[in-house]
Amino acid sequence: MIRFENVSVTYDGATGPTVRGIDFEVPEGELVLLAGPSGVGKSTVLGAVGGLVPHFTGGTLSGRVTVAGRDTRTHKPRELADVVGTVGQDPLSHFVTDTVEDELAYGMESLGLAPDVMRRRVEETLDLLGLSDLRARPIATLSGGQRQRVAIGSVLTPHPEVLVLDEPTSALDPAAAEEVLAVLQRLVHDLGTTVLLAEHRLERVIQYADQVVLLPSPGAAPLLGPPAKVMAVSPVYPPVVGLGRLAGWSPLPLTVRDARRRAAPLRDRLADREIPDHTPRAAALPPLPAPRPVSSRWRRRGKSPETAATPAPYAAEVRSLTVRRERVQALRDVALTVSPGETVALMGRNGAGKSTLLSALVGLVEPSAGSVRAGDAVPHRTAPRDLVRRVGLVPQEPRDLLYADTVAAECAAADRDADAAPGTCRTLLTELLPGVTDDTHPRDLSEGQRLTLALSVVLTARPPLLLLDEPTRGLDYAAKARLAGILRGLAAEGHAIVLATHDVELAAELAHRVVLLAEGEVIADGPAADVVVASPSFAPQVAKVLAPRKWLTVAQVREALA
Ligand SMILES: Nc1ncnc2c1ncn2[C@@H]1O[C@H](COP(=O)(O)OP(=O)(O)OP(=O)(O)O)[C@@H](O)[C@H]1O
Ligand SMILES: Nc1ncnc2c1ncn2[C@@H]1O[C@H](COP(=O)(O)OP(=O)(O)OP(=O)(O)O)[C@@H](O)[C@H]1O
Repeated sequence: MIRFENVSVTYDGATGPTVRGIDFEVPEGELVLLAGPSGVGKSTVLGAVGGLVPHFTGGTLSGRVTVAGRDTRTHKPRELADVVGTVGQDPLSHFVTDTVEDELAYGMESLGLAPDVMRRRVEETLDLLGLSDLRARPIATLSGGQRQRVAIGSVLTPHPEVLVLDEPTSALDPAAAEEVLAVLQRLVHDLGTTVLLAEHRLERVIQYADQVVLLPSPGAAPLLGPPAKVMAVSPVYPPVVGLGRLAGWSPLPLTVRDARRRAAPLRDRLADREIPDHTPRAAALPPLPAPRPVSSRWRRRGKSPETAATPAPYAAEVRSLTVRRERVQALRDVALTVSPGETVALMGRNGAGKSTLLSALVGLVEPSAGSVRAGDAVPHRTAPRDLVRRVGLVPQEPRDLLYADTVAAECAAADRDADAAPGTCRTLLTELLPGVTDDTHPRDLSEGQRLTLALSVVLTARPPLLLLDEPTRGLDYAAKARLAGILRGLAAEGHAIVLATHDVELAAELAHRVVLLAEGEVIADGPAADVVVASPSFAPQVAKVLAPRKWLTVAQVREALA
């Protein structure tokens, strides 16, 4: 159904091809997973299926891509729209209309489907993806995960024969991700839809894949095969595979269920071992330097920070916080304190209020009732230039933070804004994700690269309170491990870190505490191991395999067995 014949893509101005020797076929009615490290060219391959690469992105494509027999060199994206539905990594760039219902209907309208068919499919899709309550909502008011579901819904309604999805679950909570994948599997099984999808969180998708196409490293030829076979040699693999490799299980398990069946001997070996604590030690913290005074030209009149007479004991302090966003009660009576050196993971279903809470901590939304403090400042009454030294947010959409034309200019501006030594931001970036070049436009970076750039910009100011909204989108396991290492180091230095995340594996690895939100309220707040293990959706794979003891990560098991 989809056929790549010796395809290479070279972007304009690049020194060599981004992908080369791509040669594989996706048969009709199969779900094929495209896996590989960050920036290896997965989005480029996916874009070539619907003709977006190179027709929209520029660059040259050699070799041949055919979809349902149509050659993408001679068929423009719009001439493929009746067969291929594509969801890119950024749902916002995808939307054409203003409201949820209109967006779901748009693709069908352009194909000229009959009104009664459109109506039926919109209703079906609203139900299938749990969007009924949001049907009349302006898209601009949706949470990240809600947007992603609408973007997926909008390509499902025209019933294309081929679906191409780039990280379709990156903003979804674990339960929503399962729902979306179940919908895709039903389309594959019942309608014979062909699906090609890229995803970094292999633990979410590998069990649904008929085959895996692995791009092992930039420019290397892809490897195609059954999931277990490819996972045995892949540089990226989910935690159950990591556990299987460590324990020497063959064939490798791909699901928690497979792994549990094999795990009894491992559980016995671990029975008398202590579970190593990998969260950063917050004891004996050196004090962070006080925020430096800033030159008066940056102070806005009437906006000098409201500082308390005594230093604040908490890096973040939220009391009885209620936030209304138009008609939505996004937060209700929320209480939260975060101490220096502490890492807190905010978790909960899509729309639970995580981003709203982070926004309140950087003053982007005002409390309707209650109070918010970031260190000694009241965020929504503090000028941005003063706030930047107290609290930094890496937003869910990293683009919101990036303005310059090149990576180098972005980094230089970050150094200046933070009064940091020239080169600080650039060094951080290279440490987190090697291989990003100075003269690239941030727009042309891969999703993972862009997020890492935004993170480096924020980290340059070394704010005592660091907030990260879904920081692992687009990151492979190695980049995630590097991020975890950097955040651990910052926590050990006394930075307080709050991350809103659906990535249960990251939370397990990093967080001292997990705070669970549901419909704007805090429903659990406690040590990470207790909160995540108690919840079937939020427990990491290793915890599920080795329950009832609270092992959370492969690294803990490795250390205990060493
Ligand atoms: N339009 C473009 N112009 C120039 N270079 C580009 C363009 N799009 C992507 N690139 C470069 O091509 C490489 C591969 O990017 P791509 O987005 O395909 O990777 P990816 O595997 O999908 O990454 P991620 O997992 O982070 O999403 C990156 O180095 C990126 O900077
Ligand atoms: N500008 C806005 N106007 C109206 N409602 C909004 C606005 N922004 C967010 N909301 C609503 O507030 C609620 C909380 O949204 P928020 O973005 O805080 O959720 P979240 O937990 O971060 O979700 P996700 O996991 O999907 O990112 C959601 O129901 C959302 O639709």
